[in-house]
Amino acid sequence: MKIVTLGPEGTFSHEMATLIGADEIVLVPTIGKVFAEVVKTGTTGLVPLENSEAGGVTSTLDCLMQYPVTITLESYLPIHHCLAGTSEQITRIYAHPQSHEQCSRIIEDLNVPVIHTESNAASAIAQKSDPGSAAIISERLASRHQIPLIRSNIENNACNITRFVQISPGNSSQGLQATGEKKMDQGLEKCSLIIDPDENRAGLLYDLLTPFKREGVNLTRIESRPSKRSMGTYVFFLDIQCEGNWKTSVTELQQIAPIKHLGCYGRWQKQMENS
Ligand SMILES: O=C(O)C(=O)Cc1ccccc1
Repeated sequence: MKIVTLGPEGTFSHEMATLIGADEIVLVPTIGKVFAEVVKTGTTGLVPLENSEAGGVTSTLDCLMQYPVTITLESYLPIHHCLAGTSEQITRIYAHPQSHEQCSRIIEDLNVPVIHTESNAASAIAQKSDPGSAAIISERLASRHQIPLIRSNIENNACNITRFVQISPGNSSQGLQATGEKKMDQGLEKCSLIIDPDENRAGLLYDLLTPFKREGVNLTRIESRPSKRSMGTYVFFLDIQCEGNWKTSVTELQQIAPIKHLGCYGRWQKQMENS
């Protein structure tokens, strides 16, 4: 399968695409460009969605609102970072915003300016042309670019995991169709959606969540993002476990507020077996 994902070579996205078995990988410099390419060329994409330490990847969430795509698979990758550079006296640090948050403790201790990049691979490339600097990157990237390690495993939390999703072009046509009964039985299948309420009133969020409580359906994630229409209006990203009467809950939810289906999908398993 051909997969478009965040490059240049050596990003965690690139590593995840290789692990899930892509036989052709197209690398683009930003997450926004992954979405644009998926929609323009009909290729499958792979993007980071959330991290166990830093939370939602905002550019991915915003693109999920904006582009007609469907989530078709989720996968998890343990993430370890190192500080790499050639100078004893570090003048500045190059880091992807997610990597910055995942390593915020050491960055605060170092007390030098941080320059944000579009990817971890971009941080490595920037460090190479700025000898006084250091980069927050994976050991794999440090060795690929021959940047000496200053310190390994600098993430705030040793159990640092990023969740990726595979995306296909087109709005979810499946609606409430889960993709595999077997995975559903194991509680592994999820359905993602965005609620876009056109109102702001007391008890709205309570009402939106009541159908799930009533049917005993587990939400695995809820996250709000600005609607970008006006100050103080929000959309809600929901991931729900496809178990029991989850379809009834979603049908009821649809009667309370407009929703965008992002699709129902399973989890890439090999990762679990290996970890
Ligand atoms: O820049 C990368 O390597 C990415 O794939 C995005 C990212 C950044 C930090 C943790 C996981 C994924």
